[in-house]
Amino acid sequence: MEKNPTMLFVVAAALVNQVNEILVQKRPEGKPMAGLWEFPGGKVEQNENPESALVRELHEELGITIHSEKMMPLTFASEALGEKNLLLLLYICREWDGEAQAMEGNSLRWVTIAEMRGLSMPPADGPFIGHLARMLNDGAA
Ligand SMILES: Nc1nc2c([nH]c(=O)n2[C@@H]2O[C@H](COP(=O)(O)OP(=O)(O)OP(=O)(O)O)[C@@H](O)[C@H]2O)c(=O)[nH]1
Repeated sequence: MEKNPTMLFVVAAALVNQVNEILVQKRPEGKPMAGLWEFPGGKVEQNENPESALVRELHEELGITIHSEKMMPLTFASEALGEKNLLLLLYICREWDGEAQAMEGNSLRWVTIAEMRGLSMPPADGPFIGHLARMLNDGAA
C-alpha cells in the first residue's frame, strides 16, 4: 500500500437474509456522499488484509461477527474518487453471528433487489446491483 498512496482500498459486504433482502445503510451527514445508501464496510487500514478489515468494519458498524470462510468475493469496482482511485471490493455473505444494529447511528434498511434499484447509491455501486441480482436469481448465493 505504501508504494501506491493514491489507491483507496475499501471493502464492503452484501449481507443477504433468508428472504433474499440485502442490508444497506445510509451514509451519515458530514461524510462525503452523505445521504446515499451503501453496503456496510469501509477502508482497509494499513497492515490489514481485506477480510480482516471487513470483519472489523461489520463489527464496528453493525455489531455482528462474520467469519472469513462465510464471505465470498462477488465483484469489485475501480473508480476515480477525488485525487485517489477507489478500489471497492464487494463480498457476499449469508451467515453471521448476531443481529445487525446501527451501532454508529446510521439508518439501516433490508431491501430487495427491486427496491435497491430505486435507491440513490454511490456511483461505484451501480454495477453491483446487476451482479447481486444474477447471483440471487441463480440461487448461487
Ligand atoms: N462502505 C462503503 N463505502 C463505499 C461504497 N461505495 C463507495 O463508493 N464507497 C466509498 O468508499 C469509501 C469508504 O469510506 P468510509 O468513509 O465509509 O470509510 P470508513 O468507514 O473507514 O470511514 P472513516 O474515514 O470515517 O474512518 C468512501 O469514499 C465511500 O464513499 C459502499 O457501498 N460501501
